[in-house]
Amino acid sequence: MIDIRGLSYFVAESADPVQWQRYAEDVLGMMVTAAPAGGLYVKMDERPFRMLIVPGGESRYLASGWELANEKAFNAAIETLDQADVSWRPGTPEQCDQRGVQALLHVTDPSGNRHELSWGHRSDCQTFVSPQGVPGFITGDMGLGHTVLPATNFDATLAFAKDVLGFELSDIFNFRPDPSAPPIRIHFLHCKNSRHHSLALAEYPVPSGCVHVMVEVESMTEVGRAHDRHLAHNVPLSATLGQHLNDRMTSFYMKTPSGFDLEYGYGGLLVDWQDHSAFEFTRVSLWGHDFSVGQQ
Ligand SMILES: Cc1ccc(O)c(O)c1CC[C@@H]1C(=O)CC[C@]2(C)C(=O)CC[C@@H]12
Ligand SMILES: [Fe+2]
Repeated sequence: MIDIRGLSYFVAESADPVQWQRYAEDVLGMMVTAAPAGGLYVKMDERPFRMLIVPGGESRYLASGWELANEKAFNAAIETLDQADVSWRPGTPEQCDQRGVQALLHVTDPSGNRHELSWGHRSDCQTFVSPQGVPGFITGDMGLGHTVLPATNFDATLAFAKDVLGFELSDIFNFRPDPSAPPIRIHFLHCKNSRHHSLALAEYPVPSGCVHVMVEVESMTEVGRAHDRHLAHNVPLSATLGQHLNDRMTSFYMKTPSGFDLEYGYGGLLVDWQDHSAFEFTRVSLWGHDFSVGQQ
């Protein structure tokens, strides 16, 4: 089993990297620098980047970067992939340099989502200084947040996430927008950290390649201040402020320049997995989170 520590970074493609720079600095309150070999680094903690934006013809999510603890874990991951007959490609030296890692490999899950596994991130440990005065984002050994990926080939993708990548079930939501149709399954999965979920799989297609990415701040005030900035910069809202039932996160959702959503939240549960019992929940939120605003 692959021993993933957390969501290390994600890669997105944008036809307009300048728009991403404006969005990251002015709305998210993050720092932007030039990445090696083109593209942008979006920095939200002491690492050089947590989001890599590469220029391209389309606006979409490209890959999720998962962190392994060390070279031993990386080699064990290769063994697991080979034993499971999963094909993988090594990252090129250019890709390792651009992501700032010692070694990298690419795999694709049965729904076509791309995953990158790496170890040994490079860091100058430069202090994060937000252009919007955000004191900080909650990252560290919990990774940058969570990502929710489309999984139209649901059963095989879930099996891949659990049996190959080593994720474990946190809880289940069976979404029933149409009560007469079978539910759309969303499974929330965790890896080796106390964040409630680092990955969720949603049983519906998403053209941008991602449902959303969640980032977490240290206070409700910072969620409110980000909400003010989304309004000031006319960023489309995808869901109103609300609090999730399962991980107790208070958040709102807005569009990114790469077509997927970003959840900006505070107060997510820290889970001790020894004490956890997976369950099925039947309401998206304790209050708020009106997703119909994103349809308008
Ligand atoms: C239900 C839930 C719990 C914890 C989360 O961090 C979280 O993002 C969600 C929402 C999942 C999901 C979504 O993101 C896309 C729009 C969805 C399908 C809805 O319309 C309801 C549930 C939503
Ligand atoms: Fe989320």
